[in-house]
Amino acid sequence: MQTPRHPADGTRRHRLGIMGGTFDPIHHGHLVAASEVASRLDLDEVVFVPTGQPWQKAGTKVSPAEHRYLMTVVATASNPRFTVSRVDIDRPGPTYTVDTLRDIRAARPDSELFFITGADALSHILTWKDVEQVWDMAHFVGVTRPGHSLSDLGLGDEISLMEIPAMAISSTDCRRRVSEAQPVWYLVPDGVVQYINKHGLYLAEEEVS
Ligand SMILES: Nc1ncnc2c1ncn2[C@@H]1O[C@H](COP(=O)(O)OP(=O)(O)OP(=O)(O)O)[C@@H](O)[C@H]1O
Ligand SMILES: O=C(O)c1ccc[n+]([C@@H]2O[C@H](COP(=O)([O-])O)[C@@H](O)[C@H]2O)c1
Repeated sequence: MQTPRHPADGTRRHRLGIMGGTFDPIHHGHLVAASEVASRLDLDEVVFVPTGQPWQKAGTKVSPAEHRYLMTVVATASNPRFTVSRVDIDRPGPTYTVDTLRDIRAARPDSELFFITGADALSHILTWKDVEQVWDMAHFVGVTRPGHSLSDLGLGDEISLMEIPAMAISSTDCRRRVSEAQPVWYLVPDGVVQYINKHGLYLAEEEVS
């Protein structure tokens, strides 16, 4: 993939990765994915965007957005290239990536956008709202994830596929472990372990209708 030049003066455009997720909680699988894509695609920054209302997780209990946002801030604070955006949690209603990209494009009009997704999220992308519009707003990067097969869904140039170090970690498993008093040390950053304990998150897992 060639480095795009700014159309006006030929200078290199800021290359901005976007790592969207519910991050309930954020774990090392998310962080490795962002770091690996940043390194391989020479990104200047990766902005983590916690979802507001993840409509495809409507049958699952999701922690309050402020907790998920703050855990994401704690987890990314030590990396100078990682930032966190509130665009999805501050926008009312269900979270759609077409809105995320519109908001980030408005805030960063000079940036080239790369949206990062794991293999599982990518496999559902054709069910996303206004998906035909999102291809024009960002380049999509699908990364491998243990237990899921990675495919470009026949979309070719719209999506780049990337093999990354395998991290068999999920937020679901982290929540279950906390609820069963098992450790999540080294699955999530140390500060996130402390945050979960301080706020008593995930002590009782339950399904909601
Ligand atoms: N271990 C992992 N390796 C690669 N990508 C991952 C990994 N975990 C999550 N991702 C990707 O990160 C993004 C955000 O994921 P999300 O916040 O839903 O985490 P999750 O672990 O899948 O959560 P849950 O278990 O609650 O569904 C998605 O694109 C997902 O595919
Ligand atoms: O745009 C949509 O309709 C859409 C549907 C499901 C998921 N997404 C986005 O995909 C990213 C990962 O979502 P999730 O639910 O796996 O945490 C996150 O940025 C979501 O906003 C987007």
